[in-house]
Amino acid sequence: MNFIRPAILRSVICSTRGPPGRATLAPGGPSAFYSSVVAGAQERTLVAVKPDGVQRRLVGDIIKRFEQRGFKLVGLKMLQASESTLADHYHDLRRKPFYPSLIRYMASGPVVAMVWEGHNVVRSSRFMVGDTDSAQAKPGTVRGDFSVHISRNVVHASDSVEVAEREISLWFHSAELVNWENSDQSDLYQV
Ligand SMILES: Nc1ncnc2c1ncn2[C@@H]1O[C@@H]2COP(=O)(O)O[C@H]2[C@H]1O
Repeated sequence: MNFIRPAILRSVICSTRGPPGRATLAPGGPSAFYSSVVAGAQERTLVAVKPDGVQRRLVGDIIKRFEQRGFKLVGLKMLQASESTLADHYHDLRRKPFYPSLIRYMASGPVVAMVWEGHNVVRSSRFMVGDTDSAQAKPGTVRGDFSVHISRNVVHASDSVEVAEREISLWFHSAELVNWENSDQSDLYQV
């Protein structure tokens, strides 16, 4: 059933995109506009709520931030990470003095691993998560809101597209990732 006539809908959309007379609608309508914005830069990243984040009941808050930002959840699981997965994940840090305690801490309790998809999700999630060193993390970021020490920084997010690909394949089997269509745009605009 058509609840909103297309002409009215078009004017509403135009009026929410900037000052009168400046708003434009992409040829082909709103869904084409959306596709033209997001096309070509869909990425995936690994975000993991670390054992301290799980213990502090921060899983829901962290998921909510990513959902509200506009990213799409395509993989999610809770697990107790094995030493071999952690050794692989933190391979680059193996010579750091904090490495043994990092592995002990990451193996100390369950982790919630997620794969998020979206436009520039790798870079955006690094901003959302905040500086690795909690003392430097800005308020409004996950670490800036919830963490006080670099060794208990609540959450992990991949730091580049290449690293994200490697980390996703380390933590997830391909069958655990779900490709699903965003229907909210068509529900909103193709009435
Ligand atoms: N100086 C440090 N002391 C203790 N832990 C650290 C230090 N530097 C980095 N780490 C940890 O190593 C982790 C590497 O992955 P993350 O960036 O998710 O989070 C980092 C911190 O939890």
